[in-house]
Amino acid sequence: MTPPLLRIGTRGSPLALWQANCVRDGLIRSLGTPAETVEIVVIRTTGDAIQDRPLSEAGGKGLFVKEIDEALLDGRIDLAVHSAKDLPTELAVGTALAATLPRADVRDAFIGGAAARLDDLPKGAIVGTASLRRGALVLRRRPDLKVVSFRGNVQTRLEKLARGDVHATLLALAGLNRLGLSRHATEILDEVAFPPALGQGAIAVIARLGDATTFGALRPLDCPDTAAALMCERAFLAVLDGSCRTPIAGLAQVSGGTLSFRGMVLSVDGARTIEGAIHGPAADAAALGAEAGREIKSRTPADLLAAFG
Ligand SMILES: NCc1[nH]cc(CCC(=O)O)c1CC(=O)O
Repeated sequence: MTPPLLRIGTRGSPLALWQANCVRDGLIRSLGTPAETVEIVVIRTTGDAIQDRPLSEAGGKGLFVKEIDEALLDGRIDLAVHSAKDLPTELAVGTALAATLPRADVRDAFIGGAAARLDDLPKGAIVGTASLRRGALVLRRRPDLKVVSFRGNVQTRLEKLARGDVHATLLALAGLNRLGLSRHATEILDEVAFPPALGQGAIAVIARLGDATTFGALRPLDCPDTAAALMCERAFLAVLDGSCRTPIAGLAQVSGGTLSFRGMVLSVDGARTIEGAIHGPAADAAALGAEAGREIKSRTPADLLAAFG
């Protein structure tokens, strides 16, 4: 009897394909099936088609998952692989998180053209980033810099920097590592001074609710500590997600069953920051994240969370 064929849905960017292949390798190993029984299906999303304006204006994160969710719900694919930080706060009805892979480096990398370190950029230098969080964190540290919107996949952004469009950019170290491009990083930013996006460095696998075969196949790939950290970070985001125009950062770390979380909301210009921290049993991950979110929200001026502030 031929083993069941599992189809993995993914976007077609080199980073997305690397991540899908990572899950594919894990499934082949855990199932012990021939390589050809786990297939990758590339799905083009609305987000991939929009290259000319910031996604926060076009409709946000959901643009990268809508078509993939549809393929999953239609049964054209059995599982979908996403960067956890690109997942919308609410997963599509009928889908659920089936596995969270062990987390990679959570930090952001500074990629300097004009200087190797953020603190050494000349006054008024231009930093390109598509991320409101990175822009706000840069301006918090260097209010004299100019932040410009910068789209495209990791390779495109590195090309734009090499061309001199900007003096520096920032990218997730995890993505650079996966693509074999970490040599471009000229400084690794500390995760406390420069907290990552919620979910950064984690790969999430989504499956159809009720599809016990796929959930079972994915179980051995799951890292419970990373899953707990992600639950906490997503619960924090769900409470705070006033709009995708609010810079939000945060990181949960699990060690010996205890979860520690630090979160931050910033104004886009980085001039105002509201920070909070919480810790407790990893088993209460979601409740801890939500509590941190409510606590920070209670101290956050309404204009920072407003959709068009
Ligand atoms: N928004 C794009 C995206 N989604 C996930 C990563 C990096 C990999 C990760 O965080 O797991 C990146 C690129 C970047 O932010 O530099």
